[in-house]
Amino acid sequence: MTILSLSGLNHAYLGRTVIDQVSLSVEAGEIIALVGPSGCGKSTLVHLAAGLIEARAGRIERGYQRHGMVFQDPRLMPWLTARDNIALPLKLIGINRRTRHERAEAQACAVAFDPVDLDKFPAELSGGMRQRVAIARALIARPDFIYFDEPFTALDVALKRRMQDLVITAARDCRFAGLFVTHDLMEATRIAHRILVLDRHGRGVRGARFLEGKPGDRDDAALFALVQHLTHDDPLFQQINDFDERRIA
Ligand SMILES: Nc1ncnc2c1ncn2[C@@H]1O[C@H](COP(=O)(O)OP(=O)(O)OP(=O)(O)O)[C@@H](O)[C@H]1O
Repeated sequence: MTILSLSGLNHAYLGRTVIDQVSLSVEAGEIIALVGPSGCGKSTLVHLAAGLIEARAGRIERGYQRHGMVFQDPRLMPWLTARDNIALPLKLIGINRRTRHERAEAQACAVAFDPVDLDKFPAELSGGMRQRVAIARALIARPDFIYFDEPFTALDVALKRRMQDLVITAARDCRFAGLFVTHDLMEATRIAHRILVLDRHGRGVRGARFLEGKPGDRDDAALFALVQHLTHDDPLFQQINDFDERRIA
C-alpha cells in the first residue's frame, strides 16, 4: 500500500527552479534513503512532502495518519525542559499533563535518554542528548510516517551508529515509513529498504536501488562491501561524488 505519493513536483525559489518533475512513492513500513549531490533539492523535496512549503506544480497524496520530523538541528524549544519538548506533540493534540509526562518518560527510555535528565533544558544537554530528545518527540505521537533530514550528520561516528540503531529498532517496532535524507551511503544502506538517487539541479529521480534483507539484519562486512560497490562500480552513485568533487575543485 502506498503511503506517500509525489508526482510531477516542481518548486522554485525566487524564480529559480530547484525541483522539476520529481515523482516518487513510499510504501507503508518502507524507509527510503534519499541521496544526491549537494544542492540537488533533497531538503526541499522533504519540506514539500511534509507540507512545510507549497509546490508550484504537481500532486502530493499523503496516505499516512500522522507524521513526525527529525532535522539535523534538533530544533528544540529552549524554554521547555527535555520532558516538555518530548511531550509537545501530545500537548498539541490535547492530552492531559499527567499522561503527557508519563508517556514522555517512557519515550525517553525507549531512545535511551536517561530519565534523570528530563528536567534539564536543551542548553544543559549534549548534542547527542538533544538529538535523542528530538527523536523521542518525533516518535511520541506514534506517527506512521517520519521525515528525517540529515538527522545525524553533525554527530560523531559512534553516536551516529547508536542513533541509526535506534531508528532501525523504532521503525521495526512501530512500523512507520519514512524518507531519510543523508549524504552517508553507509547510513543509507544500514537504515533503508530502498535508496533513491536524485539528479543534480532537481531534475527528478535518477534511479533507485532496492537493498537486500531488512534494516538491522545486514552485517557490517556486507554493508561495507556494498558501499564500496555502489561508490566505485555503480554509475548511479558515481555521479554524486563526481559532481560534489567538481564543486569543491
Ligand atoms: N529558502 C531558500 N531560498 C532560496 N534558495 C534556496 C532556499 N532553500 C534552498 N535553496 C536552494 O535550493 C537548492 C536546493 O537546496 P536543498 O537544501 O533542497 O538541497 P539539498 O540537496 O538538501 O542540499 P545539501 O545536500 O547540500 O543539504 C540549492 O541550490 C539551494 O541553494
